Amino acid sequence: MSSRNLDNWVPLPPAINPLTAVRRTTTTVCSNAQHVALNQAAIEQLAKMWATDGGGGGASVGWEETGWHYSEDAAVGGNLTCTYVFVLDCLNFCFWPTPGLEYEHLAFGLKAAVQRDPLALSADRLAVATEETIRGWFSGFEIPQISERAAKLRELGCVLQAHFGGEAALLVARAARSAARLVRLLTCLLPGFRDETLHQGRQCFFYKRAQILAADLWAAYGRPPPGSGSLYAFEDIGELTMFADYRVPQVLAHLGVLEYSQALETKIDGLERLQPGSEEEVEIRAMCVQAVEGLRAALARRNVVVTSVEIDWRLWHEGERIKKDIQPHHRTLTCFY
Ligand SMILES: Nc1nc2c(c(CN[C@H]3C=C[C@H](O)[C@@H]3O)cn2[C@@H]2O[C@H](COP(=O)(O)O)[C@@H](O)[C@H]2O)c(=O)[nH]1
Repeated sequence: MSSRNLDNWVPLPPAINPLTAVRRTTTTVCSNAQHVALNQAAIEQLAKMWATDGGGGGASVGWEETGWHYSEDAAVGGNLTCTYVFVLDCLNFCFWPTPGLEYEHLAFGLKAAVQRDPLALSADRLAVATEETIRGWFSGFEIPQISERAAKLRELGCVLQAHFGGEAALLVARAARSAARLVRLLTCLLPGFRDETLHQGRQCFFYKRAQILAADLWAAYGRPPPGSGSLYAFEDIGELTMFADYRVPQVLAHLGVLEYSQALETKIDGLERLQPGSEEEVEIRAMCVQAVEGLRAALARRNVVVTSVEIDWRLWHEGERIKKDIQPHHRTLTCFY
């Protein structure tokens, strides 16, 4: 299907809003959870602390502040920053199997690649990406699941070539300033973003990398407000949920917000792997989504209005700060987070 036919392509009917599906299905998981519980008192306590500590619940760390990210043409609405974020969030998963490897190594490695060669991440190059391509971006680390990561790059390159003239920004334009439509496009077109599973026979959606891609675009282009005209001024940015990864649950467990069964806690502390799609793994991720929704509501009751994205970013950066001093995170070998 060429880009000419794209306009004839009927997206999913509006009723299937992927972000609503994440909230609805994770609520059901939490109602039937056997291994993880939410401590409401701990959520209230955290909201009370955040409401008075001046942080307001949102992350103070801006996209450029860490120095990890590329965004040199964002100020002029250039497309290279968009391409960078697409590749970043195609590969933004499962760093823990390699000791010392972190998200920042991916972010920085891609930034250096683009600065060396602005065409390094073009759709034509992505469509033929190999393990060597990825090794060239991460100096000195053995990259886990490297063949899977190369496949995700080829998937992105081929889809951008087939439908969007090779330009990631045209895929974003197709979403017409809606984060929900962008998530729906990504999960419809790119199997690597279909972060979906089953819990006790019921389907459950997380869409972590699709959602974080939308949020990272918004952050990379300076968090443009709705109506500002920017391609990335998503009018529904507030509908995104938190991004169900492995760092935020580690922080929420440390804060007493997530409570694990003794058996699960023993597995996590013993660095035992949780199978992808297992009840334990799905319940950890679903409880995180609901914990952040609960925290957002508790902050709003204290007149602190903040999005789930900003709460997520504050928890994630806190996790990066204390991760070596708290109990380990859960370990699931996956391509979704
Ligand atoms: N929930 C959530 N998970 C996030 C991020 C980020 C990076 N986002 C920052 C970048 C720009 C913004 O300023 C954000 O602050 C990475 N991850 C996930 O963490 C996991 C651990 O990685 P590490 O500790 O390196 O091993 C891994 O699954 C990775 O995919 C986030 O924000 N939220």
